[in-house]
Amino acid sequence: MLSVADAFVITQQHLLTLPAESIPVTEATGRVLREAIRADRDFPPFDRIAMDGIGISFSAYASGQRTFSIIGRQFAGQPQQTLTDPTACLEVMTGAMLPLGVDTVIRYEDVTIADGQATITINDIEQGQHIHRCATDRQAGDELVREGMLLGPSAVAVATSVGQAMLSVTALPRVALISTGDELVDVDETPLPYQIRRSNTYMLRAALLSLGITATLHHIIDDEEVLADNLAKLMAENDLLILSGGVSAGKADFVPAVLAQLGVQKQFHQIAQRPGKPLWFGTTSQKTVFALPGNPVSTVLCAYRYVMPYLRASLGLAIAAPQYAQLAKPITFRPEITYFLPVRLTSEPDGRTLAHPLPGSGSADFANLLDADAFMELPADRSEFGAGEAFPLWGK
Ligand SMILES: Nc1nc2c(c(=O)[nH]1)N[C@H]1C(S)=C(S)[C@@H](COP(=O)(O)OP(=O)(O)OC[C@H]3O[C@@H](n4cnc5c(N)ncnc54)[C@H](O)[C@@H]3O)O[C@H]1N2
Ligand code: MOO
Ligand SMILES: [Mg+2]
Repeated sequence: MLSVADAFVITQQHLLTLPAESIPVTEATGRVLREAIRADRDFPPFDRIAMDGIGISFSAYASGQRTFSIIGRQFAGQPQQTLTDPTACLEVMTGAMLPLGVDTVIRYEDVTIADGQATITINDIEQGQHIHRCATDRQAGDELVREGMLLGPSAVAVATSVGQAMLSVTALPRVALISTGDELVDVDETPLPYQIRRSNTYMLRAALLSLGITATLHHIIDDEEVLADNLAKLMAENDLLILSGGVSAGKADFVPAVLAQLGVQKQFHQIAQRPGKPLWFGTTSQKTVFALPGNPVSTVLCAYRYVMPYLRASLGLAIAAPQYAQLAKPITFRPEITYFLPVRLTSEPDGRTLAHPLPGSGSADFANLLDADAFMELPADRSEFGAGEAFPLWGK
């Protein structure tokens, strides 16, 4: 059976091709940048006063002068002024242009001012102090934000500072989330004794929202023809279909056969893992289908181990290396498949992250996941996992 690593590689070899689109910077948070943001001018664009105080010519200070006549004020937002008398001073404000003739700034805290005279009260003045020199942070043309970056508040600030009201970002895919199963009723319905409320597609919708993707919700009954008709329609209208349920060995598990009938090329079905063994993945030239096992814990695991990394990579984000933690106590798992163990994480005073196992009662026990912070990936090639051993984490 296919290994977790191989299944992951196959999904990443069939990424969605998503175009770039131009959107207002006010709507860009959480989107992926498609064109680097460059400095339109130097950062800062002029020699900038960095502290409120007085501006002097250092030569006067060096010759022993400590008291200076105040002959004007240089405010932020004013054109550059000139210190016409090198033995006098100007009051200068943070963010203002450095006046001509001024090369040193002394903070208000370090002078006393009386009768139009400023007297320096400290001894260690350095030439050039409290001046943020032109182009010391970045130069015009420098790359400020690289392509493929997830846009957060700092990137938005940088973009607006260089005049980019519109940004080129990866367009979001159209995603349909489809639950299947005659036993399922919707959130606002009261289940009969043999029914349950469906939750998997709601879980997936919440997860996709974290990438800015608003997916549509659908439900299809266990009937081959109805399934084929509805899936054909949803395939035409979407880039990605994510199904839940109907992929295992039951007599109403029609999903793989119907997808094949619709011309979706199966890339794999079943992975040597628990939970989520019956995961099905297929593609057409333009579209992708993930058919997730119906058990809720399987859905969550498959979403975090395969679907979310697939979407991140399709959007143009680099694949992040997983975080690791150390098992807090030993675990035995005999089947020769990868075991994704739900764990609660604690951060220890010595800097370690410990993973406390929460095995729960199996892949239908999704209430257990509320106490878990992640799944720990325990490799297939062994059955004993010792306390203190480190393994990768996935989700939530
Ligand atoms: N003979 C075998 N039986 C099963 C196998 C197997 O290998 N051989 N695999 C088991 C594993 S592992 C899983 S996981 C499940 C996968 O089942 P399906 O993908 O076919 O899903 P369903 O049969 O439709 O439902 C399974 C279970 O999940 C509940 N479910 C389904 N959809 C939702 C939803 N949207 N929200 C909440 N719960 C949902 C459903 O009611 C069932 O209880 O198969 C095992 N069987
Ligand atoms: O994949 Mo199933 O989730 O092992 O129950
Ligand atoms: Mg089934």
